[in-house]
Amino acid sequence: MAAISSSATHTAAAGQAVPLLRCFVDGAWVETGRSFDNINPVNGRIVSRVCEADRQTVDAAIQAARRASRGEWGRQSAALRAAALRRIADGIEQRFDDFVAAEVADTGRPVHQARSLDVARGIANFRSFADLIATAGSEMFEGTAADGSKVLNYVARKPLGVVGVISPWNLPLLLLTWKVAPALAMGNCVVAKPSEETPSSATLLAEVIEAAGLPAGAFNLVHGFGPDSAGQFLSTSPHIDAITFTGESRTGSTIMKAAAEGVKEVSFELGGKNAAVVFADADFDAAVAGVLRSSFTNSGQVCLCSERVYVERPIFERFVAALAAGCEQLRVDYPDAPGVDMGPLVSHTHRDKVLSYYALAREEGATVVCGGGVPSFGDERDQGAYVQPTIITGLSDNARCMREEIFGPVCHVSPFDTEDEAVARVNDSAYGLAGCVWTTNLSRAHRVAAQFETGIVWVNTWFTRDLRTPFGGAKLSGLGREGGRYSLDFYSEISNICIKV
Ligand SMILES: O=C(O)C(=O)/C=C/C=C/O
Repeated sequence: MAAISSSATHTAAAGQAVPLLRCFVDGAWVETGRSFDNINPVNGRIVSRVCEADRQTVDAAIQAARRASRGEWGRQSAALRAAALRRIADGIEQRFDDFVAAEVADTGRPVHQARSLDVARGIANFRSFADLIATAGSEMFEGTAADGSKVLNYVARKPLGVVGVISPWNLPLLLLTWKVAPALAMGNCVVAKPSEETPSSATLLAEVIEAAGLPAGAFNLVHGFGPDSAGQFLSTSPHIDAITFTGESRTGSTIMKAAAEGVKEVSFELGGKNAAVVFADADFDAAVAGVLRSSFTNSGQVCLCSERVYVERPIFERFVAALAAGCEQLRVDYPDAPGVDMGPLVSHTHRDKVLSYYALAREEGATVVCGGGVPSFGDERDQGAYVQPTIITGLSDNARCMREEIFGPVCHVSPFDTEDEAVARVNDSAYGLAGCVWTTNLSRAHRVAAQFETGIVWVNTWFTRDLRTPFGGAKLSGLGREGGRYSLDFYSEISNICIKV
């Protein structure tokens, strides 16, 4: 278990002492009257107890953030804010193993993934936005006034004020820092509500931010759930200036309704039903390896994962066979097992949801090519939330399994005959987050990628990220773009100042 120094001690029902994770409000660690269990999905055991923030705690955090936004943090120079962000990045790096242990304890993910993706990106997110604000200039427009004198217009970016951050359980530290870093970079103060499933790395981040010496109230952490809990109290508060949320589309819609009341800025990265298209001219082995990654990484719990795979008919049978062989070889195991490819899902509740789709697929007439159930280990992992990586075929595009986000280690493979057919089927979705194209035909790559109604398209790769690029989804998959200057635009109030010279 990670060394969470800010925690108190809680005596669990079975009598064992576990850490009590606390909220961080106005520079102080706060216990609340209610708490909930944090469970390790590898074996179903309690990892820690977590203080649930009530409305008063959330309101206190928002008020603290407001005071800090009117204080030094909101006024200090970009150079000083960049230096603070670099101290946070260094702080995460110095406690790298603690953050890895926290992510693994909460999610059961492979240790190698927590190291190479989750914690590495937590550091990179802070460093990339520190670099950006240290070098970002602004725009100036020269003009002429009615009397012929010269006029200068320049664009000024000012902090929004108080930003609510609600982050998900699938990539806990990556997605929390993807929002907190630019929010702080632009001089805002933050109230963050991580998922109740993954409180540990967020708590460590608050410890690092405290140690980095940001003013009290610049960053606040409130643990809890969504409805009737911290998530709702935060997103419906009239005293925040913006809300950024990553999670399910219907939750996004609820938050947007609340934000409408006070015309708050919102940035959403929501659900997806992403497609990968494999043309017969693709590099076959690369496409098989790529679709295995895009379907089963993080047990399929990445909003960018491919749950729909369309394969050009001449290679369809061979591709399904090769994909199934790769799927059968995936090592589903403990987080620290040598060569582990996949851990459990994040919780038993989520496992029940994914298994309900495995059952639905069969009801809808799918052929289960591999997987489709629960692995049997014969040890404590049988009390965990493991499922088998699964490949299905044979469904029509109208099946629920082809239209609804499952968010597990499962993909459906369909044949197609023409490029136009593939594009039409990819776009026949209420979602529009990400897509993948596998082809060695350069003009086809550009032509097809341009037609995807998604915010992101990868060609001959997947989840390759340049943090300067716009990231976000179309349709039900989100609202707005974050990344590089797109984040600077969202996390600031932009003014034009016009001066008659
Ligand atoms: O890579 C990113 O910056 C990002 O936002 C990933 C999101 C994945 C969601 O499941």
